[in-house]
Amino acid sequence: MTASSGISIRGVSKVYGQGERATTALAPIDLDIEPGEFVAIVGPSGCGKSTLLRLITGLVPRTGGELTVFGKSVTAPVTDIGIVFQQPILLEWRNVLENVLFQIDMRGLDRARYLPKAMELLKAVGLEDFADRRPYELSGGMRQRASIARGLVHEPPLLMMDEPFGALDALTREQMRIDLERLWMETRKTVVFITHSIDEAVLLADRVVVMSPRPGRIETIMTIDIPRPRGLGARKDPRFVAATDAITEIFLERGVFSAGGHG
Ligand SMILES: Nc1ncnc2c1ncn2[C@@H]1O[C@H](COP(=O)(O)OP(=O)(O)OP(=O)(O)O)[C@@H](O)[C@H]1O
Repeated sequence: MTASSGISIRGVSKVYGQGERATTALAPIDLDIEPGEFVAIVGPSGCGKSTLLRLITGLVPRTGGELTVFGKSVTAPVTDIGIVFQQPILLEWRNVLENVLFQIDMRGLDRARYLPKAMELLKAVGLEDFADRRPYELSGGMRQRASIARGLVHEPPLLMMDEPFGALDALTREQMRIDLERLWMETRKTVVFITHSIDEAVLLADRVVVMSPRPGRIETIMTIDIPRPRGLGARKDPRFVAATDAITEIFLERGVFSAGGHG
């Protein structure tokens, strides 16, 4: 991969605070992400997943190492990016379409130009009939769908997702996973998807980055070659079983799970 074509992370580390209060959140890590790739980052609570996302997006400065996003060294917040967080955070006084267009307003872009894109995305996430509804009229899954549309409306090449389905019930989560894969197959954005769920990581990603407990390090990177689309049946695929077992084994060895829970 050339440095200009994706995300290049070389010896990147993060220490929060100083002196006795210093916390090493991320040991030096190396990772390359190709354009159009779907990469999931899975690891236990506190291993530095969100920190890695904040470093890539330039929301916090790194302590060491080299980090480039689409060829540019990250020294300030990266603007050409979409971010979806665990909590959708919609503006209650704006309807769904207006919430999606908020991204355009914030960036000082031309609303009229992006209106068709906003409508197309609402359709893609199954909200075309809810464009004029207010957030309180939506379910949790629908709110998160709206925030995914908002994250993509300015057509960023890179979508960062920080545990986006973490607050949803299991059935909604499964549907969102299937819908996100379809959307990604249509748009081929570069996606970095953070999750606690081993299943979700393996079902969604081209590669799964497995992180160790704090201070966060990359334990291994697994290529997942289960054919797409990966519907409900993908869980029966031997490659799914092998990958989830291998990740579970790593977490067991690192003390993330106690042995009593392993069957
Ligand atoms: N602003 C901060 N100041 C000081 N320490 C921080 C800060 N943000 C995170 N940390 C510490 O860095 C470590 C990694 O945190 P981070 O939020 O990146 O982990 P995570 O893997 O995303 O966790 P979770 O899955 O629970 O969200 C933790 O020990 C956390 O306490």
